[in-house]
Amino acid sequence: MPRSAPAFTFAKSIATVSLSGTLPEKLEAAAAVGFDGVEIFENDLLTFDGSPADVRRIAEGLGLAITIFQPFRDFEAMPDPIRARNLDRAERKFDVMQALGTDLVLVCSNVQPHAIDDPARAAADLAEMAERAHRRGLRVGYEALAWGRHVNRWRQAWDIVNRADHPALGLIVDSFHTLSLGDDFSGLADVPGERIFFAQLADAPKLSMDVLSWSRHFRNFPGQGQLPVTEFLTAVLASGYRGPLSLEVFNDEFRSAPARLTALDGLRSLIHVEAEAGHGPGLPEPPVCDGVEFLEFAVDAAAHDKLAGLLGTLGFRHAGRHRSKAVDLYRQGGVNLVLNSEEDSAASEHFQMHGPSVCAMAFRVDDSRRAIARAEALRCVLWRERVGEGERHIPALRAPDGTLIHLVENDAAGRSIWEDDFHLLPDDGAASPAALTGIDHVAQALPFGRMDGFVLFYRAVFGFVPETLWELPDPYGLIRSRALVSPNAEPGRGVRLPLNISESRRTATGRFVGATAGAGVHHIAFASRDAGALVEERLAAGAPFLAIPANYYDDLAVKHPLDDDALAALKRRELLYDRDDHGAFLHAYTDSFEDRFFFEVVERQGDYRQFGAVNAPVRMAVQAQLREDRWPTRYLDQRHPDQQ
Ligand SMILES: O=C(O)c1ccc(O)c(O)c1
Ligand SMILES: [Mg+2]
Repeated sequence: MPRSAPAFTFAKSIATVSLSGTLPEKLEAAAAVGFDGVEIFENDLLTFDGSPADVRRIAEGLGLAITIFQPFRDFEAMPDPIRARNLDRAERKFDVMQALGTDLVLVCSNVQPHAIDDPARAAADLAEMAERAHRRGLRVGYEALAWGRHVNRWRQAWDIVNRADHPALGLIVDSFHTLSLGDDFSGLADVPGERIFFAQLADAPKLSMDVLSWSRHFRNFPGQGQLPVTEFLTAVLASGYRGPLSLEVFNDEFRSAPARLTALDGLRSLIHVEAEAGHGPGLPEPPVCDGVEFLEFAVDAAAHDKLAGLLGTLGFRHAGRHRSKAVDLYRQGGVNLVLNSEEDSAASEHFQMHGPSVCAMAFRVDDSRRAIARAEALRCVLWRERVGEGERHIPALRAPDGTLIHLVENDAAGRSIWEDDFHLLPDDGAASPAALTGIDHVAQALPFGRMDGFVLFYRAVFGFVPETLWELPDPYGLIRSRALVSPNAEPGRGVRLPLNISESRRTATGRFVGATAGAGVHHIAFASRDAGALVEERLAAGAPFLAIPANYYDDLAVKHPLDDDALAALKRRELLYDRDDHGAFLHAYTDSFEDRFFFEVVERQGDYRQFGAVNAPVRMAVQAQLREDRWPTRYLDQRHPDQQ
């Protein structure tokens, strides 16, 4: 990104209300991931069994600045005698600030019904408070709450600050309050930067509810929601503001999530949004992800044989053996699946923890070094696998659930990793014309509460774009699903990652997360140019495609203009069908492998860009029934707890 001014990196801060735990735990988490400072939220101090000076010592010991103390509520434009009481209240909070060692307090706009609607009065009160603060070397910032009684927009707050005209009084901006009201923020660029005392950032999903509930329960970090936080920040920074960038998030899930995970997501979000707004040290461009080069399964010898058998029914052939490791390549068309049973490897560690499962995926990228540099700048965990002599080092990083993501490019001479690292077996060239052509998408089950963290990871590190959120009914609970897609995705190209999450432990997603002691790849969809022919051929070879209920096809005939022959063909081949304005989608699913992952075959016609989410409930019901047939719920009590 071209820039004229020298790079200036903003101090990064987070409000204690954004993190779970006791006050010391919150401070430790913020410091551990590398924040420069924290906003002390008053409630965290009130419930802390120690003095403000103790908090100051803990923060100092951790190398954290206390960037602000907040909030101070319902202060301005109150009738007498409350006005006088409020000034006394302010003096007591100034004492606390001095003990904490912070010079700035946030006053949020008054929400009381008896507040007086008079900006001049509000300005006079704030000027008086600022004057008293000034005498102690302290400062006051004024923030418009979106639900303030008379002041709810930044321009009103700025007008009052301007009228008060006191050097110890400045404006505080908070992206949520402005963006939740759809307010115009472009004018922030014209506020003198030194008059903005503090900038708070939060994003949120678009929801239709009252703004107070929305703010108190659903805020999230920039890049996790749908508000134009980058544009807001760009306007704020154009003012010349040079204070901290501080995350202030009220979120029900964050309140219960492990504080360090949340803190790391927060720091990643700030580094990303700062760069997007054209400031800070800048980030290398995200990689151009051409597709999924391979998926790697962690197996032992028995799981290897069983999975290889299943892959055989799907038309895969054994295509090679690693030069130095117990690693086999199975291949069909453009699909590479690796079965890793090497001991003392990342795969075997994964197997011990999770059983047979996908332990790694690999994206084909234009420049793996640039991608790794970006990932590192965004505080990702990198991974270096031990390599044998003459073998290629494939750079990798960990997804937030620990799944490895390898970044693959052909070497300068155009040699693929397969030629370098594998003894490849000759291909007899007898592939069926219906053969699979590539990996269309890879769906993951996420641990509860981690959707926002994963969305941010793929968005920030890879530049993927989040799609519509779907709510899918499984027979045993709801699943929320959201796909992240590389910007270049088109049929046969790009990376598509539907992410699924469920609060119920009994849904397909919930069971997967429980059964595999964590999250990970839940299903893999292969692309075919003729899904009908492929499924027909593979059913004959014994592939375990799900049998779809007849009711589904009766309904399909009503929904879509399909003639009888087309419908009969879909039905005979157990194919599900969807269509939108751009094209059509044919797909079939296999039964799950050991109640874990499963496969899908998809055919995209025209420019259909979705994933057949409307059909997912049918698939989940059929899989649930199969499970029920194998392990009837009525015997649940007699089963080993691991299987419940
Ligand atoms: O929800 C609130 O009351 C509240 C308090 C202080 C803030 O800075 C804010 O943005 C919201
Ligand atoms: Mg705020």
